[in-house]
Amino acid sequence: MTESQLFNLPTPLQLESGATLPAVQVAYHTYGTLNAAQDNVVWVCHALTANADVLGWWLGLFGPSFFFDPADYFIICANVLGSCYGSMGPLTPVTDNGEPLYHEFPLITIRDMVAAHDQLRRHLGLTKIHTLIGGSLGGQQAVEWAIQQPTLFENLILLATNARHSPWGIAFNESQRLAIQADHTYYSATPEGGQQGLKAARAMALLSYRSYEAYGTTQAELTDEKLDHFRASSYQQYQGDKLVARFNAYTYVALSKAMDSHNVGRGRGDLATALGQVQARTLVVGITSDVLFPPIEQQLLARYIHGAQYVEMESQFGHDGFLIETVQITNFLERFYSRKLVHS
Ligand SMILES: CC(=O)SCCNC(=O)CCNC(=O)[C@H](O)C(C)(C)COP(=O)(O)OP(=O)(O)OC[C@H]1O[C@@H](n2cnc3c(N)ncnc32)[C@H](O)[C@@H]1OP(=O)(O)O
Ligand SMILES: N[C@@H](CCO)C(=O)O
Repeated sequence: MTESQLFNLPTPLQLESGATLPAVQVAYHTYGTLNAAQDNVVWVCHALTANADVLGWWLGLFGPSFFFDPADYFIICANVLGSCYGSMGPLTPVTDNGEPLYHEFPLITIRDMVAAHDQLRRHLGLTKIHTLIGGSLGGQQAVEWAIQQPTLFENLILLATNARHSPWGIAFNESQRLAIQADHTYYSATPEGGQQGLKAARAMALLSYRSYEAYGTTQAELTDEKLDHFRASSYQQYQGDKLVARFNAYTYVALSKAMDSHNVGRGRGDLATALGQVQARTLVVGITSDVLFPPIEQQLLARYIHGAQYVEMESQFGHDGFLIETVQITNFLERFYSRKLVHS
């Protein structure tokens, strides 16, 4: 990962919950050059466990010779508030004796994340954004921001996301938090606290990110004779360990709670009224095999965002298809920007 730049918010951040975060830092990456007309800005909102280095985790869509090429666009991605990749989160030292807040980090919401992004945008002097794009938790930030500031964004790309987090999605997240909190080390308030729980949580989450078919394709046994030590078991173990090596339990709980909070209708009447405020030209992408954010949720977004275009990707990769199926997404984007996609 390349080095992030840092922005310190000039004032404490008042959170939606009523709590205040002092001395908030936001880590961000930029790629490419802002042109004179300032009409080449692409702002990327990242998902649950990613970071600001979008060329690291969305290569295939972002990078030299890909659709969003830094030679053409000024690309920005900020690490979300509450994360562990440079922005303020549960492991940031905050108390008088330099201790992090760990499990006592205040509840943050998608709107709090957007508030931090928008302060960074102002700091960078950006008054218009050519494209705002995000998938999953990133799409939740993007749609919320496009509702709050309808004239700021020319184009809005929403992938595998929703207008309001579903009871199903909240139940998945709560089950994962139960696994983390069942690990007694979670309450030890050390950076390593809750790691075994986090491993189990990631293994559970993977089931919601992939599909029956994907496991059948990638984890099928080569012999009928096995009684134990199946490939699918080792895959779950490996994926859990892989997240533990780069993340922490406190951040996972904070960000999954933020995902649960997402509801663009809150304080705005209803979802239709809220989504009706978006003015950006919008493309919504669903994935046939996504069981976590199923296509019905993207169809709802497209129904209530004026003129939105809806497309569905055929993929066996489930929810994570938005990170993996970059060729299909590029194809959709080429048609969208050349205006060959018509209102569904
Ligand atoms: C600092 C950072 O790295 S942060 C940024 C990285 N992450 C993000 O940004 C979040 C978004 N990205 C993701 O969630 C993921 O990277 C995805 C969805 C894009 C792809 O997931 P992956 O785990 O790479 O793919 P996949 O599910 O095919 O698993 C492949 C891995 O499992 C391993 N694996 C596959 N089958 C098995 C098995 N039966 N037993 C053990 N390991 C297995 C492979 O060897 C491979 O290991 P590797 O990751 O060390 O190369
Ligand atoms: N697998 C991705 C997407 C979750 O929506 C992540 O870990 O961030």
